[in-house]
This record gives sequence, structure tokens and C-alpha cells, in this order.
Amino acid sequence: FHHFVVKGQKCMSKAKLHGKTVIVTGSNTGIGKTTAIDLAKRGARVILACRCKQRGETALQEVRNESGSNQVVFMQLDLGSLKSVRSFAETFLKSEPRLDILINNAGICMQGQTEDGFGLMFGVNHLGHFLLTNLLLDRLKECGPSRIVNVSSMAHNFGKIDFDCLNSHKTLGFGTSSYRVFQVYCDSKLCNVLFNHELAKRLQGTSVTCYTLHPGAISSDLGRNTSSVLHVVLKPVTTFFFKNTIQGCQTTLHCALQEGIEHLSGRYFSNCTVRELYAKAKDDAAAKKLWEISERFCGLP
Ligand SMILES: NC(=O)c1ccc[n+]([C@@H]2O[C@H](COP(=O)([O-])OP(=O)(O)OC[C@H]3O[C@@H](n4cnc5c(N)ncnc54)[C@H](O)[C@@H]3O)[C@@H](O)[C@H]2O)c1
Repeated sequence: FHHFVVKGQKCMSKAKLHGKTVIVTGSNTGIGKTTAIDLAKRGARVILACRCKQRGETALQEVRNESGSNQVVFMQLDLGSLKSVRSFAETFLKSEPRLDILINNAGICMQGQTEDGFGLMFGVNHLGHFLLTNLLLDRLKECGPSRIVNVSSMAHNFGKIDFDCLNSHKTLGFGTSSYRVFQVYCDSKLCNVLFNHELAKRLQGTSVTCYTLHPGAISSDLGRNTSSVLHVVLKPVTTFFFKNTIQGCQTTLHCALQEGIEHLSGRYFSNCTVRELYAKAKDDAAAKKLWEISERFCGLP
């Protein structure tokens, strides 16, 4: 109940980001867009990494207008295509000298399959971000102290990881029940938390830290692909009870900016506060196994 009706804490950091560069994935809508606007207002150079060129460019104008900054750039990134992730990273690394904050925000809750034949939610929510982060890691290290923020969800609590299922690249077809779609969404959000757990270990001794979080229950477009009737019926309820996208981006901003939280690298936040995870979300062996299987799927050495 607390998670659903509390509008939440505000990010208290007054950090200015002039001369710093930030990437926000999935920033043409929802909390990605409000995160980008806030960071641009603080002076950062903000890269909007979005799938659709047309929607990305519309968002670019909005983010520029609302932030009053012209240091905002659109770069095309489809997380459902490993080729697109590689080409985004290549373009970014060639054209931008710095990377100070990487915000892995994009997320999807619907059935389907990625270009590479993975389940859409596993592919976009986890695997695309896994590859993206790995390809940008050296640049983050060069620019340290730098941060990686992985937007997960409290839904990870209902997740489980079936490695056999991942190996068989099982995907959900159209007509799959909403319950099953939600279960696989929860699984992908558990992948975000386990990825963050293993990443923090691998980053120990570097100047890069990473954090994962639940942004709150937010009235956004995330459920747009669930039953349209349900969406229409629930919209007034969610608009009233849920956080709006400005409230919804506060924990992301906290993890990206708050001074003095570096010792909390690898931890999980909600309402701008560090929270305990259940054992399955900080399971060393599962996190390591997920990392190794993801490397194999992405063709990383
Ligand atoms: N809305 C909520 O209540 C809620 C709760 C918990 C966690 N979250 C998480 O917050 C994050 C942001 O969600 P939101 O609520 O702002 O929803 P949203 O649907 O408005 O935003 C998601 C963004 O991801 C982008 N995206 C989807 N597929 C992509 C792909 N293949 N390549 C690149 N970008 C892609 C979308 O275009 C969109 O911009 C997600 O990771 C979501 O899982 C949301």
C-alpha cells in the first residue's frame, strides 16, 4: 500500500552538471523524459537514447524547450537489437568525449521477440542494457567518479530466473495471458537487480559505482500494451493514486546525483532511500550465472 499511494521523497541533491555527459535510455516518454529534463536543467549534456527516430526527435524539442538547454542530443538506440546497441555505442564513443552517468531506464511490459530471437522483455529490459553498459564501461572508468543507474521495479520481488528457459530463448507469443506477461516482466526486473549486484562487485576498486531502484507506481505509458479496456478503466485510478512522472524520477535522480552514497554501490533504492533486498535478489551465484549467460548471448569475450 505504501508503495502505491505515497507520492515520495524528493531528490535533495543540488548538483550542477556543467561539462558532464549523461545517457538516458527510453527518454522519449515517462520517467526517462522527466529525468532527462531535470539533468539538462542542471547543465548536463544529455543524450536521449530512444528507439524511434521520429518520437525521439519530438522528445528532443520538448526536453530542450522545458529545460532551456541546447545541450540535448538524440541518438537512435533499439535495445531489442544487439546490432543497434553496438552501433549506438560506436557512434556515441566516436562523437562524445565523456560519459559521467549512464541511466538504464527503458523498459517494456509486453509479449514478443527481439530481433535476435530473445523474449522481448528479457531482451530489452535486461540484455540490451547489459551489452550497452559493457560497451561503455571503459569510457565511464576514464571519466570517474561516474555512475550507472539501473531502473528496476518492486515487481522484481515476484520474479524468478529459470536458466533453462533463458537458454532455450523461449518467447511469449501473442494471446499470452496478462498474468504470464506480468510474470515475465517481473523476471526481467529481477535480472536488472542481479545485474546491478554483479556489476558492483566487478566495479570494486574503480571510480564507477552502480545503483538499482524502484521508481514508485507511476502513471506512465508502461501499461499501454496491456488490454486497452483495462488501460482505459484504470487510467483515472492510476492518475489519482500513482506518482506523476516528475515524482517518479526522483529516486533515479537520487541514485545518479546524491553526494556520499558511493559506499552503497550495488544496493537497491526506493523513495530515495536504500532498501534491503530479499535473498534471491542478491544471490551471488545466480548473479554470476546471469552475467556469464548474458555475455554468451551478446557474444562478449
Ligand atoms: N510506471 C511504473 O509504475 C513503473 C514501476 C516500476 C518500474 N518502472 C520502470 O521504469 C522504467 C520507465 O518506465 P515508464 O513508467 O517511464 O514507462 P514508459 O513506457 O513511459 O517508458 C519506457 C521507455 O522505454 C522505451 N523503450 C521500450 N522499448 C525500447 C527499445 N526496444 N529500445 C529503446 N527504448 C525502448 C519506450 O519507448 C519508453 O520511452 C521502466 O524500466 C519500467 O520498468 C515503471
